[in-house]
Amino acid sequence: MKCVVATGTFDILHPGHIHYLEESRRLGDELHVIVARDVNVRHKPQPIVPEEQRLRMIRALKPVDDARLGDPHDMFRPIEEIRPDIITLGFNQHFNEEQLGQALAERGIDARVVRITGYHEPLASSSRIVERILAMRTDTACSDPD
Ligand SMILES: Cc1cc2nc3c(=O)[nH]c(=O)nc-3n(C[C@H](O)[C@H](O)[C@H](O)COP(=O)(O)O)c2cc1C
Ligand SMILES: Nc1ncnc2c1ncn2[C@@H]1O[C@H](COP(=O)(O)OP(=O)(O)OP(=O)(O)O)[C@@H](O)[C@H]1O
Repeated sequence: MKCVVATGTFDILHPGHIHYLEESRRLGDELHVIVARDVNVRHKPQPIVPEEQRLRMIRALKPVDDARLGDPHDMFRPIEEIRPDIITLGFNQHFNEEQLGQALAERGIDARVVRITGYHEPLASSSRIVERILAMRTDTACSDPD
């Protein structure tokens, strides 16, 4: 049984997330997803959707066998519990494959790190969906005569 782990914030779901999860699942027999904690999303604006709701959505997706919230302090703790054969990185995740592999080995985790390709479509990005919502709804509000 080959176990794969995928990770991410998954704020507002889109086809890029589905591509990442489907491709990750294809690498093994079982896909576990670690959803980033609200407190750990510091590299971009805070997620619109709270962590429990992001987790619920991910759990409901077809390629996903199991999902959990990440650890607030130690990103390797859930990995130690799951003991995956493969950890996938999305095309725009800011982790270096080699450095991550080394850090995993230092923690005694024997997992291969695999980078998944990107899915390129204008709305295959949570932040671009947010930008579009702001642009479309703000325009409506401004043109309202009242
Ligand atoms: C191997 C691995 C384990 C992770 N474990 C956790 C974790 O336990 N808790 C957490 O909040 N984020 C964890 N993350 C980080 C997030 O899931 C996510 O990848 C990171 O916040 C970048 O987010 P984005 O690519 O979705 O923007 C982990 C990432 C990787 C690569
Ligand atoms: N268009 C895409 N194609 C393939 N993988 C993607 C795509 N968008 C996101 N992913 C992957 O899905 C996982 C979760 O991504 P994340 O929640 O950061 O979404 P995002 O749309 O990239 O967010 P943002 O636009 O706010 O940066 C990450 O591993 C990421 O690389």
